Amino acid sequence: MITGDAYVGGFAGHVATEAVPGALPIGRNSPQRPAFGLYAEQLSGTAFTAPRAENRRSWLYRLRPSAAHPPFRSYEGAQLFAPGAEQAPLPPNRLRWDPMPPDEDGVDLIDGMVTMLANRDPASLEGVAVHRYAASRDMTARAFVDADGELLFVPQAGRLTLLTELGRIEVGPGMIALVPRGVRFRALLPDGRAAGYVAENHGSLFRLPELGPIGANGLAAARDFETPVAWYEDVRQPFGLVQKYMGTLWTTTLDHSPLDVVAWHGNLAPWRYDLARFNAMGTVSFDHPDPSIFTVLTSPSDVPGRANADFVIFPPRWMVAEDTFRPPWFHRNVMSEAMGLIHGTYDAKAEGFAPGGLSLHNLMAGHGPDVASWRAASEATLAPHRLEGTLAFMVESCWPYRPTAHALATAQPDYDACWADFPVAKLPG
Ligand SMILES: O=C(O)Cc1cc(O)ccc1O
Ligand SMILES: [Fe+2]
Repeated sequence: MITGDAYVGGFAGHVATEAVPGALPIGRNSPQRPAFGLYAEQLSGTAFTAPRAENRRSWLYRLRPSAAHPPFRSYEGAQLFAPGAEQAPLPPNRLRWDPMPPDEDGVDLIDGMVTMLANRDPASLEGVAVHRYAASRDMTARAFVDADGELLFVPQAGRLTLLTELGRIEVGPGMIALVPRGVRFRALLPDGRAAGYVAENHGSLFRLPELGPIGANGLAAARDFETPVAWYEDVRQPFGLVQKYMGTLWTTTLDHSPLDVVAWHGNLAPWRYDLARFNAMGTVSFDHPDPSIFTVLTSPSDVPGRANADFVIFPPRWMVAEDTFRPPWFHRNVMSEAMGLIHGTYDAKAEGFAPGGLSLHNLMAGHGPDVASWRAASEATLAPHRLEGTLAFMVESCWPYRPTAHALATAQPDYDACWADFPVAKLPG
């Protein structure tokens, strides 16, 4: 178990940390001879010239330069991870998936990854992909690196220990963790198995949303994000490195672990966040607010107010709205919605949306409560009511998602049926 003082609080703040005293240069980034013969390396998260408020980079002091590696060759494992773009016409259908079956093959996190939804081309530096994973083996002598985007982990069952170049993170269901683009890591499974979701953000970096009239406080607080302190391993044995690069997987073999960063400083770093810390806002009068009120993180697009990706949660909370249909309303959205369920029941879907499941409501797809949820909420006595034991999330994107061939082949056959059989409204006369 990784404990308290292994993390520093704050979101995208400047951190300076060394696993060995004296490893971090003082007052400069790239001294002629870094301490102990370490190698200085800059890792950029934004263009060098990005405005200061946007600019993200860290300086890493490592046992060997990360440039020291043989060529990458095509990776033949993880057949369902990054399978390439689906070219067929995109059906306008609503789709839903059961949870992944538990892993029976003893695969690690990388070989246990299954890409479900993707939009845009990673080379366009925008869009988001949604993957799921089910794994039951530690990554021992291999690491992974994603050149296509930052990875937002949303565990659904079982903890993950993410051993990253910049430190160690432990995360479990109810928490999220982010590994920046280009940061190498390997994952251990302290509970023996793990399943969950990953949102891979090709676009502008996730950040906290504007709060507007909410004020200076509320939703996710910067201080609750936890960045690990420096940690390294000096492993001198063959070590696989799998890379996701422009939508496909590549591999090479190093003669050492690439997790050899002894000290680092900067504002580009992995972090974890406990979703229980999210300060949910809601109506205290009437009507169901737009789900943007639950935005944890946003990746803006080039169009103001239109997110490349919003990560939104539906946490336990009080429902007090008067004369209101309290669950999500019927709607057609110009944005595209991918949803997952971490635990409990989602208040718009009485049946068929299980923890570990996934649903897709793309641009303009009519959706909302299923018949059972609609009937129950229409007839309910509206006393203050606490939604308890539930945690759903949405990755909402301005780009319609393309399900992968695997996703199309494994969708529930009868999702539309949950919106059949609504009684027709009866007009007077
Ligand atoms: O479709 C969904 O269930 C997600 C959602 C939730 C909500 O409270 C309002 C709008 C919305 O799209
Ligand atoms: Fe929706």
